Amino acid sequence: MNTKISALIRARKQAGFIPVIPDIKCISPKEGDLLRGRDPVEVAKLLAEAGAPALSVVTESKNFGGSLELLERIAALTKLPTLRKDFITCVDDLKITKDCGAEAILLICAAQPFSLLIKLYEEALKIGLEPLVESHTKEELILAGKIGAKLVGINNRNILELERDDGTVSATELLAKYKPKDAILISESSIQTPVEAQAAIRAGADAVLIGTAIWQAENMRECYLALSRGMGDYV
Ligand SMILES: O=C(O)c1ccccc1NCC(=O)[C@H](O)[C@H](O)COP(=O)(O)O
Repeated sequence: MNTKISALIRARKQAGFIPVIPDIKCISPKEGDLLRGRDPVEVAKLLAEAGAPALSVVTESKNFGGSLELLERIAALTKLPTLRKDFITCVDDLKITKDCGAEAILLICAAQPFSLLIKLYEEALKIGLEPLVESHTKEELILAGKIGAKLVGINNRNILELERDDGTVSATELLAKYKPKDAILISESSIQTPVEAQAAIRAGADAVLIGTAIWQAENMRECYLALSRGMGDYV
């Protein structure tokens, strides 16, 4: 599957939906166990069928309970592109990601020096991985623009605090205007309700990436659909 996440986000938007990328995350450092006995691969399947344009899979194990095996299993079951979310620090990580069947990789502006970020960005493109360049400040968004990033994230929480902070969608509202020109913008983390998803889109995001709210919903499919429509009871 070679379709880029950015193209699928555009298509979902044109179809009149808020593009919601579900985050397959086993543990939240803030909320604890999210699986509660469920199989994350089955959940990924359910959310793909509900209309997700792509699937995000957290592979970091120590704090988020993820694994490369999980990424591999999800990439094998779906035709959708999968995004690997982890702390990527070397070129070998990119090759491993590609070998797992992922199409996209998260690169965090704050996680390494600029020179390494550029190297990872260019190497990712070279081996056919779509890089999502993640920022949390105005300066990092400007950095993403300097790299030439076409797919950019604003993490509403601080990933360097392992997302234990009380970030809100107001980070996207504050920062979206600094996104690189023509880039597709994804608002990530701390989005709980259809109203907040809508607020992120109104602020200039093209898509939202949501984990906890979907995992904690009584009915994951209904929650996903309500977020995609920007309306519903999941408040
Ligand atoms: O986003 C990162 O930089 C990251 C890096 C390594 C491991 C996990 C990482 N983020 C976790 C997430 O992406 C969040 O789970 C995601 O944004 C969803 O957030 P929420 O809806 O608040 O669960």
